[in-house]
Formats: sequence, structure tokens, C-alpha cells
Amino acid sequence: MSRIAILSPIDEMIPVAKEACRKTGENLIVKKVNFDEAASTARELEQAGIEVIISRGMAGIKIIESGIEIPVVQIPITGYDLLRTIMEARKLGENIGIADTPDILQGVETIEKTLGFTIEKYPVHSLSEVEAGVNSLIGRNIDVLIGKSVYVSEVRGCVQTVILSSGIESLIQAINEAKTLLEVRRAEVKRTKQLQAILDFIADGVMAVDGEGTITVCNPSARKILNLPEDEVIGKNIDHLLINSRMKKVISSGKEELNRIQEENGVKIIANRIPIRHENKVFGAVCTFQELQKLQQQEQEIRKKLLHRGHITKYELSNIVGKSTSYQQAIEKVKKYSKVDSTVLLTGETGVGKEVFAHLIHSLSKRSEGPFVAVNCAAIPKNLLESELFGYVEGAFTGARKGGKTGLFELAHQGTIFLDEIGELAEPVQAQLLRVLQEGEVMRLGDERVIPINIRVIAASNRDFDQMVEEGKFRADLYYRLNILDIQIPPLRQRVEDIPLLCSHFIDELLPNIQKEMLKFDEEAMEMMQSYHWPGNIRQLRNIVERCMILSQGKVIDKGTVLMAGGKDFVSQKSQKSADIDAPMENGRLKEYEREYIVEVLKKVNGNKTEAAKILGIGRTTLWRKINNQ
Ligand SMILES: Nc1ncnc2c1ncn2[C@@H]1O[C@H](COP(=O)(O)OP(=O)(O)OP(=O)(O)O)[C@@H](O)[C@H]1O
Repeated sequence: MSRIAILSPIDEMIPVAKEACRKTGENLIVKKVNFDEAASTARELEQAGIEVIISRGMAGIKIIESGIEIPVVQIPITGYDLLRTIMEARKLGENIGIADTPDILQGVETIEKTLGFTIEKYPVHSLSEVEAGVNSLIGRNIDVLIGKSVYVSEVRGCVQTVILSSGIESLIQAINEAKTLLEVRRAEVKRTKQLQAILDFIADGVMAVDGEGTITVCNPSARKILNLPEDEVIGKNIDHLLINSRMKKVISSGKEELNRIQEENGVKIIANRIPIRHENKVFGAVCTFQELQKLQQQEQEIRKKLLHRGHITKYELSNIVGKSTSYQQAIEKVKKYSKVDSTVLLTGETGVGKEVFAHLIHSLSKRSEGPFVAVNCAAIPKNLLESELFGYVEGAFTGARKGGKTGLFELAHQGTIFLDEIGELAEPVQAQLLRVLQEGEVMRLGDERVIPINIRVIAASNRDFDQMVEEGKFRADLYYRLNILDIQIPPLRQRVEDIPLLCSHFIDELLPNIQKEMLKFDEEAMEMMQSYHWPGNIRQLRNIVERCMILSQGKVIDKGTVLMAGGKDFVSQKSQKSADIDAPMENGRLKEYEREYIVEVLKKVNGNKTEAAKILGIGRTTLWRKINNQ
């Protein structure tokens, strides 16, 4: 069905319109309408799916004024139409008068000059002036009145009349214009639908206002994020709806506002606002925004996926070995402290399991689903630590990565950050850490924005804080802020009863990699293990157990294997302990153990003496001497 309709108030125009359709090859709806029903007929056609209406003169004006939404094309009166009508009138009488709109009268003036006679003219601006115009012309003794059908109907009978109407060319012109409009309209509808689909689909809230702040666009996400009622947004002034919209500010300043964090209707959002310009004039503004909490959750998910390896807990209560009272007391503290969110300070010698405790606190806490970020403050170069912890924005310093970098504090959002070797922090970083703990927000290097974060801090150190504070090397206020809850992990030498348990735990753990049958320490060997002072604590114990497992000949790990595995530290400890008793024999046996150990190590490194000396912790000359029994 055709989407264009021609509505004519003049009977005579119907056949002309039909002929124009035939000539253009269009099968349009052609209808005769009275002036009074022009608007209602047009509306009915609009509802029936007509997309463009072609009409004439006052009927066309009435349709446009009725508020119809589809476009209306007015059939023009061309110069040719005027000439044809004047010639027709001239056949009826000498004195011709015309009452019409000023643009038509201008056309008449041009024709008068060509024809060589004058025509009485009366300009009409609206329907109400028609009667006065016609009367004025009659008063000037005209023989023939030219006018549009509505004017002419006023005087039929008084003077002769000729209706000024459009010819076929004008109709063809109108049909072509209507066809172009139809195409433009369809392209526009398509674009609008596309835009609508985008606005309906995107998760970001989008709102736009005109120059006065009246809301013209508000997508479903915007309504959802800000809890706005569905029907009461469009057409409202934004300031009546939102207290902090800042849209008028953007319109008046003409300046964009990007990444602004604010609260609106009780919801924290991050918003971008830009002015809408046309021909250097600002005529509105558009704002896109996201809910901060959601954004952070999404970031969290991505971070988890990207950084899975480093940011999850590895330990649970079930893999923790230690039955001694002092150790169990520490574990009890872990269980209690994991129930709250306060900062914990873990102290203890190297290798006692401070990181293990931090993992445990996290995995037992309500943050266990969030990330666990472990940072060894001593392992990161001092000049990089600040940017690693707090992140930076693009261009913050020479060499800053494009796009900036997320700091470790941000990465730990909703989870726990474990700051190992906290005693190594430089003073400026200490000050910043204090701010994070007090305010719950970080600021990337080179940035002015603060980023709210929700983290739990667990710090650890094997240094004496009281002394560091006293010497001014560690801020007292930071120390007190960190040390809200404290756990001291006892060194291994103070809980020797845990050593057998730990040994069999590590044997079970390491056996699959070593490909040997079940192994265990014999009594003498275990005694030796328990009498050692373990400066490297559990970490060192695990290493020695592994070495013993590799070096042992049969299913049992004996004293000799322990000595071999322990290397010179064990040997010197043993020799010191046994210096008084049975010295010559013990020294001879020790030398033997030492040689066996050296041979074993050499085998492992395929005879490479430099490598063996490195593993044994002695120089190449000493190694040569020992091999040659000197
Ligand atoms: N109770 C335990 N049961 C089993 N293994 C443990 C236990 N405690 C610690 N370990 C193991 O001991 C090693 C050292 O632990 P961890 O790294 O936690 O010590 P640390 O005190 O943080 O050391 P450092 O001070 O050098 O950073 C790790 O391999 C860990 O798996």
C-alpha cells in the first residue's frame, strides 16, 4: 500500500492529481476533502499508516495546524499556474483582480510586466482577511476575480471568478517532494530506532537535557540506577528531579566534566557530562554514568580472572601443622581475628609462617571470596614501591605506562592486602599507608581523584618495632594503627614437639615429586632435627626434609642423611655439641658424613665442581681440599 495520500479541497484537482500519479508511476491515495474535515481525515490516514500527506492552500495549513506528526507537503502554485489562470480570466473581462498571499502577488507582478497590463491586487495574510480583500477588489470595479477556491466562494455571483489552482506540473513536483521526504523520514526512523535500542540496551545510565534543563532522554539503566519513576522523567526539569545533576553548570560553562564521583538519590555514581553543541552554540548536555559499587564489583571480577594466580589464598586451617601450646594459642587468635575487620600485625622470625597466618585470616574471614594480595615490601625496589602500591595515571612520571596502572591496594578491594616486611617502608609511603588506613581511600600518583576502597590490612615483620619507632625509622602513629590486633608466631626452636609432625607433613607433601617409597626419620635422626636451632624456621625445615628425602638410601632417613642434608650448619652444631664427648671418634664420623654428602651433591650436579661448591656454600678450593681428605 502506498504511504502517501493527496487530500484536495477542490473537485477539479482530483483528475489532475490522478493524472500526476499515473505520470509518476505512483499509486497514491487521492481524496477530496472539505476544509472542515481536512484535519480529521488526515489524522485517520496517519493512524492507518500513511506517512506523508500532500495537500493545498488553506486545507494544507489546517492539517499542519492540527498537530499531526507526519509531514505535510503543500502543492505549490507555480508561475506557470498563475499565467494559465490570468489568461483564462482575461478571456472573461478586461479588469482583473486578485486577492492572495503576498508571495503569489509577487509572482503576479512579474507576469504583469511580461503581459503589458495591470491587475488589481489585494494581499491576504489569513483567512479572516479574505472577505475584506474580496470586497475591496469589488469596490475597485473589477470584472473578474482570481483567487483560491476559498476566496472565490465568497463572491460567486457578484463578479465572474476563476479559481487559481495548481496544474499537473505542480502536483508532480509535490509527489516527488513527498517521496524524498518519505525516504528521509524512513532513514530517520531507522536511526532513531537504532539509537533507542542502544539506549535501552547499554548498562550505563544516559540522560540528556535541552538548553533549559528539560530532560529529553533518560534510558532504562539511568532510571534503574537512580531509582527514578518510569513515567515522570521526560519533560521534567532535571533540577526538580536530581539535586546534584550539574547539567546546567555544563551548559553554562560549555566545559565537559569527566569521571566525577558523586552521590545522587543515595547512590554513588561515576559520571561524565558533556555539552551538546551545534554551530558553536551549546543547546543542551548529555550525561552518562555508572553505579560505583557495580563498577567496582565488575573490576573485581576482571581482576580476579586476570590475576588469579597471585591473588587467592593458598592455605586453609586443614593444612596447618602444629600442636604445641604456643602455636595453638596463636592459631586461636587467628580464628578470633578473622571474625573482625581490624588491622592485624604479625610478628615472628623469618620462615615461621607469617604469610601462612595472613592467608588463614583471610580465608576464614567474610572477605574470603575477595582477593588476597600479598606484597613483599622488601622485594620491590624502593623507588617503585609507591607506584606499585597506589598505582598511577598515564603520564604521572617518565616511563609511566600508557593508560596508567592499578595499584595493589585497588586490586585488593573487597579483600585483604598482606604487607610483608612492612618495616622496610620508606617514610613517604608510611604516610600514605596511614592515609589509606584512616580514610579508606587511595589516590593514584599524578591523580587528583580519590578512589574509595574497602580492604583489610594484615602487616608482618620480623623486626623490632619498638626499637624502630624509638629510632625514628617507623612512624609511631602508623605502628599503633597497624598493631590493633597482634599475633606473635613462636620460632620453631621454642616448639620442638611440632618438628616430628612437620617432618611427616612435608614428607607426605613432597613424596609424589620425589618418586620414592614411604620414608620416615629414625629416632636418632629426629633427635638431631629437634636439637637444631632452626634460624630459618619452618621454611628451612621444609628444605632440609626435602634434601633428606632425596639423599636417603632406603626407606628410613638416618642421622647421617640429616647431617648431609643440613650441610655445614648442622655439622658445626653437631661438632660443637659433641666436642666434649668422644671427640676423636665423632670427628672422624663427621668427616665421613661430610665426604658422603659432598659426593652425593657432586653426583647430582654431574661432577660440576663450581655448581657443587655453590650448593655446599664453600669455595672451590675448600671443596677440592675436602674431596682429597686434606
Ligand atoms: N603451620 C605450618 N604448617 C605447614 N607449613 C607451614 C606452616 N607454617 C609455615 N609453613 C610453610 O613454611 C614456609 C614459610 O612460611 P611463610 O612464608 O608464611 O613464612 P614467613 O614468616 O612469612 O617468612 P618471611 O618472614 O621470610 O616472609 C612456607 O613454605 C609455608 O608453606
